[in-house]
Amino acid sequence: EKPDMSRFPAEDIRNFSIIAHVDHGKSTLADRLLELTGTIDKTKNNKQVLDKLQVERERGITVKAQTASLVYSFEGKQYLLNLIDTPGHVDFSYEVSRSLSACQGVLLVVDANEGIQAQTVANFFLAFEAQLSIIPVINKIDLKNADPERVEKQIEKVFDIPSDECIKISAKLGTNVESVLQAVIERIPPPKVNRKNPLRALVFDSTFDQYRGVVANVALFDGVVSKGDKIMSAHTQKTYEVNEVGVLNPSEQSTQKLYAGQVGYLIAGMKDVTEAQVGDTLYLQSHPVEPLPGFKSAKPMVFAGVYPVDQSEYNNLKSAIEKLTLNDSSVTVHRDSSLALGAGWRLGFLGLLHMEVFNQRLEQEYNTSVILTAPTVPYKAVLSSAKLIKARRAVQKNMIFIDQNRVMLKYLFPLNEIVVDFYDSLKSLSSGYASFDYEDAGYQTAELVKMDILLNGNAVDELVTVVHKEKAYSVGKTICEGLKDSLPRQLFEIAIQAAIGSKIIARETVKAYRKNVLAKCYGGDITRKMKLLKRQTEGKKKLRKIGNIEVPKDAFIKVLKTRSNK
Ligand SMILES: Nc1nc2c(ncn2[C@@H]2O[C@H](COP(=O)(O)OP(=O)(O)OP(=O)(O)O)[C@@H](O)[C@H]2O)c(=O)[nH]1
Repeated sequence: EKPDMSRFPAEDIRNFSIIAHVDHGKSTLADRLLELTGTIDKTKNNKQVLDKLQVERERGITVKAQTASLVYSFEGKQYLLNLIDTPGHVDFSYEVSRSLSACQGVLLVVDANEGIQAQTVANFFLAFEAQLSIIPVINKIDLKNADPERVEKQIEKVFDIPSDECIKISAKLGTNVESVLQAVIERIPPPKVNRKNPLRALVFDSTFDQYRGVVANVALFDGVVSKGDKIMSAHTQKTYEVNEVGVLNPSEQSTQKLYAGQVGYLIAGMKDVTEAQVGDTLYLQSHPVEPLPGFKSAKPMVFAGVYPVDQSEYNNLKSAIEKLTLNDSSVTVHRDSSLALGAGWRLGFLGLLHMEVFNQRLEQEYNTSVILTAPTVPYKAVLSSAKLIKARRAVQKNMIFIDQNRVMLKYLFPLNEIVVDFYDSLKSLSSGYASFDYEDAGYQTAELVKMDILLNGNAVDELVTVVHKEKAYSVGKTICEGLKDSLPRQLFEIAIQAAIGSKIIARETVKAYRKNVLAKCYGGDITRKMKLLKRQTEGKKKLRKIGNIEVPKDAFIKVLKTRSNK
């Protein structure tokens, strides 16, 4: 017997998310909420039930949003609380904002020891802009050096939220978690929806199931949906018949129907996740409606080449990439090839973490070995015929003191300066204390140049780079040095040069080794000696002429992986 969801009218529903800086305890709090409402059993093994992927568990980060519907009794009444999990990382900020648009409120979790961090601020503003009720939750009060009063003051100062609104808890021990649920009911308004209007549903996440196709997570803004309905996607204009609807508990539980104000899943024979993109609106074919605002297709910001370590692995890797992208419509895929690395792909990602997670999943879930080249960022080109921050071409925007020990700095950075090792440098310079977050600020004009790398005068296609004019010299030098270290000596000298147009800006030389061709000639036969020497010089000439330098693949890989790491 399928549950009848009509027993939860909109006024008994609360839709909310938990947002937090990484590691401040979002998943632990979610586990406690699931336990308290009896959604999952209270056993010792409830560690981060909502983080399903292996990479998520390993890295302790949430990559894919997971959602759960909880039923909670308060003052003699049953409420349906939909906990909409959001990806915690900035790379997924569009997905965060879509998930938030299915909510009326958020729990803003802040670590009682670390206080406000970069992603606390970024996430707060996403919620604030979406005009959600914000409930500050100070977590980890059980820690020895927890200082919840200091964090309360930070919250008041930075977010203008009165400190008596903060709820102090230990998600780990379960202390005071019940008052979080009560605050959700009392402080977050029910969704403003209408069941009598025709169906209007927001897709805020989607996953691919091998047997059933796309499972779309939806929030209903209007109307009702049930099995057999003919629906349409506003984005693709394709029609589908609904096979199944249900709620997430957090595993799928099919229901008779879903009603406006509710959150659940829908299966309708969509073949891959590009047919159910985050932000899309679904409606009844017979009753077209205005799509919900704010839809954007995912926009990749960071690009990298992906190649099989061995070309015989090409087909395996191809099918692994195809399968993974079935689940992640935000990765763009273009076939590419490189003289050094063979046939491969150029993939576009939302950000660095997204790229690393994708790579890790390729290796872990599909058992492939891949070469991932150093990431690059997109440029727009117009064709005509120190200090860490300073060195990164940044412009300071503002500075806010959060308290005596903490300051928040806002800078405008060229994306390419932060894609490679900015985060690591920042962490090491600040002994781990600084946290960092970013958002896209659009294209800006810059003095960029195209830099070629030449081996004995021949440009090497795979090493062409776009660099800022002022950095060309040091980047060129780094690449030349890197190549010098990894090119084996050959029969002739190799000049490694970095060039902008016809101007050489850096040079390294790999000395020839003189093969001792005379070693086997003892004394005597001078003509034989001369013949051998002549052949050796000819050999050199021939190789030079056609630029046939034997560059081992490893040398390229080394340079391609690390070229901007300085
Ligand atoms: N002492 C203490 N530790 C906690 C508490 N809540 C969470 N932790 C620990 O803090 C770490 C991070 O907690 P998570 O729940 O994984 O943090 P998260 O915010 O979900 O992290 P992301 O998924 O990466 O955003 C884990 O080791 C938890 O056990 C708490 O109340 N007290």
